[in-house]
Amino acid sequence: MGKYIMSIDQGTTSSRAILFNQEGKVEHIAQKEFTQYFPHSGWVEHNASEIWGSVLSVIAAVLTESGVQPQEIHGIGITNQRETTVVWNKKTGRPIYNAIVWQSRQTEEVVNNWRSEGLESWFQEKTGLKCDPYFSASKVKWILDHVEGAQELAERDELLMGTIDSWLIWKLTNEQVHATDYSNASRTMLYNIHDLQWDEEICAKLALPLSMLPEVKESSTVYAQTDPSVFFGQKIPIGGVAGDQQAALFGQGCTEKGMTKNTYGTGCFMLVNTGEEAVVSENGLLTTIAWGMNGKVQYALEGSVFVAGSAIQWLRDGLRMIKTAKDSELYASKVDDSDGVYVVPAFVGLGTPYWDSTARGAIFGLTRGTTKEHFIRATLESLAYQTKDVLDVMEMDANLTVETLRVDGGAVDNEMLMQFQSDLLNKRIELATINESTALGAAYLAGLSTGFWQDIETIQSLRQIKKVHEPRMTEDLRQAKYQKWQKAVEATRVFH
Ligand SMILES: Nc1ncnc2c1ncn2[C@@H]1O[C@H](COP(=O)(O)OP(=O)(O)O)[C@@H](O)[C@H]1O
Ligand SMILES: O=P(O)(O)OC[C@H](O)CO
Repeated sequence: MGKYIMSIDQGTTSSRAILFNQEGKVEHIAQKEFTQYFPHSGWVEHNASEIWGSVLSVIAAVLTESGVQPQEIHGIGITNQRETTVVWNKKTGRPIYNAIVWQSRQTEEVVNNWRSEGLESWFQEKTGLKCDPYFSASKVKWILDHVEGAQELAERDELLMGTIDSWLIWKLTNEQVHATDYSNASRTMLYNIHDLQWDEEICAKLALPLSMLPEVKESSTVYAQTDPSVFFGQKIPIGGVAGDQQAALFGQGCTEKGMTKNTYGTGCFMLVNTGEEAVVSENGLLTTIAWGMNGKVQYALEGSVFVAGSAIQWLRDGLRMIKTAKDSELYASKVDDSDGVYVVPAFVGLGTPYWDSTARGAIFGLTRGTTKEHFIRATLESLAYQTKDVLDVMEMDANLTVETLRVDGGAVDNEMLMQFQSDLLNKRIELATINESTALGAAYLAGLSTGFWQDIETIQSLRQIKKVHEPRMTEDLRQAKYQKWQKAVEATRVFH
C-alpha cells in the first residue's frame, strides 16, 4: 500500500496538489495560479489547457519538493471549482473554446430567455437549482451557439463537455475516460437530481446531444488508473471526485443529516447535509447532491454569499487600507464595535437568500467620528451578517437547528471575525486542525474507495479540533445589530 493520498484541488484562481498521510495530515502542498481572462465586462474565462498544465506542474512540484516517489501514491482524489464548463473535441482532445467560469455573466441572455419562457420552476424541480448563469447549462448552450460549427460537430458525436473534474480525468487517463461524479453533475442544471440521470427533456430543450455528457459515477469509487505516460510512469487509481464545496462538507466530517459547514474564501458557501432527502427550498437555497457512495446518494442544501474574503481583498487592493488580509484583524480589534457603520458588499449583486443581481455595494451609518478601524471592522462583520442571512433560512427550510457550525477557508484564522460570528449566530463555531477541508474531503473519498482508510468511522476519528468559539453577546444586542443589518440590505436594494 502506498503511503499517501494525493488530492488535486483545482480552484478558481489556482491549482493545488496536496499529499495526505494516513493520519489525514498534510505532508506537502504545491500551488500554482493561472490566468484569468475577462474578455468583456462580467465575463470570466479560463484556458482549460493552461489549467491542465498547472495541474501537471503542481503534481510534479509536490513530488519533487517532498521527495515522495510516484509509486508511493496510493490513490488520487480530485476536487474542483464547480459549474465551470469545458467543451472539447473528442478527436483532437482540444477545447473548442475557453472554459466559461462559474462567476461569468456572459450567458445572462440565454438564461433570460428561459426565464421569460417561464421555465424557472421547471428547471428547479428537476435540478434543484435556480435559473441562473452560474450553472453549466447556459454555458454549454452558449458555446454551441457561438463557436462556428460547434452544433454540427456535437450532433456528429465529435464533441464532449464536462466540468473541470471531467476534463482532468480525461487528461489523466490520456483521453480515455469521460466521467464525472454526482456532486459535480448536480451543479450543471442538466442533471435530474431525483432520477439520478441526465435530464433528457432539458438536453432536448438545449439541443444538447446526450453523447456529449460524461458518465456519472459515485464520488468514492475507482474511476480509472492514471495513464503512465502522463502520470510519471505510474498507474495510480483515481478513487474520489467531488465538487469543492461538497468535498469540504465531507472533509469536515459532516456525514450525518443536519451537520453544517461554512467555507470563508473569496465567497462563502454554506452546506447542510439533508441525508437522503432532497429538500426543496422556499428561500433561495439550492438543492444539490452532496455525494454518492455505497449505492446511496446524500443531498445537501446550499447557500452562497458572493463577496466575503474578496471584500477584505478590496480593503487591501482597492482602498489600500490594509497591507495584508491578516491586518484586518489588527485594525478591527482596536475598536469595540463598528460604531454603527454597516458595509453591504454587494459588488456583484446578492446571493442567498436575495438572489438580486442588480444590487450594488453600499455603506451606511457614517459619522464624523468614523475611523478606518470602524470601517474595516464593519467590512469584516459583513461576512458574519451575510452568513447569518444564509443560516437563518437554512434552518427554516431544512427544518432543523444547527448546534455547531464547522468552519474553514482563508478567513477563519481571523479570531475577531469568528468570535463575532459566534456571537451573532448564537452558536458554537468549530475550527478543525486541518483547514484544508476541501482537499481533505477529496482525499477521504479516494482513500475510502481504495482501502487506504477503512470506513467513515475511521476518518471521523482522525478529526481534531483546533479552536472553538462560544457566543458571548446578549440577546438584545444581537437582535439590535442584526435588525440594523437587515435595514442596510433593504436600503441597498432600493438604490439602482
Ligand atoms: N485573516 C483574515 N481575515 C479576513 N479575511 C482573510 C484573512 N486571511 C485571508 N482572508 C481572505 O480569505 C480569502 C482566501 O481564502 P481561500 O480559502 O484561500 O479562498 P479561495 O479558495 O476562494 O481562493 C481571501 O479573499 C482573503 O481576503
Ligand atoms: O474555487 P472556489 O473555492 O472559489 O469555489 C468555487 C465554487 O465551487 C463555485 O461554485
